[in-house]
Amino acid sequence: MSRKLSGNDYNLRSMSNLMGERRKKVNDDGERSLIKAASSASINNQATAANAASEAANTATGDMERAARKQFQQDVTPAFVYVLSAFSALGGFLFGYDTGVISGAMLLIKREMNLSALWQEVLISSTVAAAALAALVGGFLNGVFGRRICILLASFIFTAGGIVLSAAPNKEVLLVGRLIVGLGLGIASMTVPVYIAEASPPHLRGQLVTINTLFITGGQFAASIVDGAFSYLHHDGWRYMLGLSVVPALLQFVGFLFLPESPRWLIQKGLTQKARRVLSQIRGNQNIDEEYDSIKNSIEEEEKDCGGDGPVIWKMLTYPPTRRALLVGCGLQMFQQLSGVNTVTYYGATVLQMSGVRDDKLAIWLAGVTAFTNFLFTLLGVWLVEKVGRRKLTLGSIIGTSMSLFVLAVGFLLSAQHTPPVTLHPTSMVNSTCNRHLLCEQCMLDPGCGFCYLENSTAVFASSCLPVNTASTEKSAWGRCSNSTRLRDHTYWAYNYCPSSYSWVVLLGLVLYLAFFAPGMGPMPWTINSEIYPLWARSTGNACSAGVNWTFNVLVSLTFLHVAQYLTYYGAFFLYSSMALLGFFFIYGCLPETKGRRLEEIECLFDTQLCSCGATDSDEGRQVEYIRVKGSNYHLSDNDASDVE
Ligand SMILES: O[C@H]1[C@H](O)[C@@H](O)[C@H](O)[C@@H](O)[C@H]1O
Repeated sequence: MSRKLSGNDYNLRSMSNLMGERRKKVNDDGERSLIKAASSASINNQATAANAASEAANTATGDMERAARKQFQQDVTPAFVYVLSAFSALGGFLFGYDTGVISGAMLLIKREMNLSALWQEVLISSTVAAAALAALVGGFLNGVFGRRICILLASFIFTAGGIVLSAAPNKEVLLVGRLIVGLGLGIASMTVPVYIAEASPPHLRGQLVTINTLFITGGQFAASIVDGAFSYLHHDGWRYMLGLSVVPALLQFVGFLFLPESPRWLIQKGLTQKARRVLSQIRGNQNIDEEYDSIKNSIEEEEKDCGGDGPVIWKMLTYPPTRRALLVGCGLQMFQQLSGVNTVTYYGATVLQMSGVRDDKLAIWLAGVTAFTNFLFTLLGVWLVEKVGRRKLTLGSIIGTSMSLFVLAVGFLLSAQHTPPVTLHPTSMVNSTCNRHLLCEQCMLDPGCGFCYLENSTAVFASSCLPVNTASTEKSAWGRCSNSTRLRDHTYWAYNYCPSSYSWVVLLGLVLYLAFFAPGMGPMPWTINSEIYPLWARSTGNACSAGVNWTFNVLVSLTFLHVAQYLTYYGAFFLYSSMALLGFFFIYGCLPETKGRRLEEIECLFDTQLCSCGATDSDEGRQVEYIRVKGSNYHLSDNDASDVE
């Protein structure tokens, strides 16, 4: 069933055509060292014996062929593919911006519209839930209308959503706007990585798709800056925060009016002439015959292989290689979210507050510090992905993630064990549940209460547990901490955290977490999913895995505060740490290396039983090259091209 191919499946005649072309090019510009080396070798050989000369010539020819083949794989990349990837990755930017901006916007909206806690939760999670649904529908749209139309549709939806949100007169319209944005998010999140992967040359694919996640974290960072800047505008500041997303959305829409459809999708739809044109446009008019033929043949073969009729998802589940790929793709997305990224980044500002930065106005900027760190380390991932490969990067990342979650949990545990007691129990609030808490830790875990205290250089004293102000968590409902003036004067209000001398351990855990998660577990699930399915299953596979990502995103973020209430913060982070460890074993057993392979070759990595993927480890770094000779596949080193037709 499967094609036993590895490396590059080019036929020899075209390989020598290619060599001819290259030779000409080299001679023309006289710059490439490849032929120069060979010719200088042959000049030197003139003086030696005829035998030695012919032997040297043979070696030189062999070297040349190998070098030419390598050069073919890594030919100079035309700028167009970068432009195309950057415009597509604006979808990632909007993903990050729209998911990130809401936390800052909500602080202002809830005051202005007097929102209950339920409405706040609904407005935040409705977008993610809509994204989960839209990602699934996006699979169908991608298959039928193509990647380009889907990206145009997503950017149109983002624009419409931004306009509705910024003009919303009430909370109901806000909800409609958030749902619209969610639809755009779902479609963009599954389409953009596929589009970039299908347009990229194999040696750059990982890097270019990973740039999409760099844009996600860039969008989250930009959102935190915008949140910070407009937080001073108490009236209508949120309208600017939410409305600004229209700018990148429009930019992407206009850009995509001029960008081409994915050549692979065109081939699949039988639009072969157009596909040729697009491929040569993307490859900067290099000779695309080889690439075009091999894509076309593989696509035809793939479709024959999977056989059967019925919906694509059914064919995927009944055909073992795609079933395994789907399991790996969805598993990666699930473990990405189960390792708690969105709670850690959301909690970042609080962690920094615990460490002693108490100015409330600063809190909103602190989220920016976390987002920036996430962005910086994702950049490291872009650099590493083609160097160390997807598998090693993901494995290293998830084990580091698990360990740093452990450090984070230990930090919270130490803080909980040394939590300050509640020393004052005002008689005027005997009926309040907050008055029952004897320790800061209990008080902090109760969403209705906060910790009010005085502090000198060595200790916390005169502390009470007070109900939080429903309009603003920045102060208590009444008492010492309800008065903003007094709050400046050695009286502190801690909501969601407790003063602790172990906050440095938590801070260390947070920094380690971002350093490990962002380069690998952040981007790799998206990158790998864009590669592991054959074309006929690619839209559906990515739709399912993106759907899993959004579903677990909403599950983890909605349950976080409850999990923390039942298991305490350290319990919650121990839980995420063990999830990440479980993820490590899953990835170790099931994820093969896809680096450097053409998309059409990747399916055969899933031919064998899932848990044997780890066995390919020993083959890593070994380049196995096959060429097709007289219709059969031979190992290059087996007969060194001597009986070539
Ligand atoms: O890959 C991304 C990214 O790393 C983000 O920081 C996170 O918020 C998303 O949920 C995730 O899918």
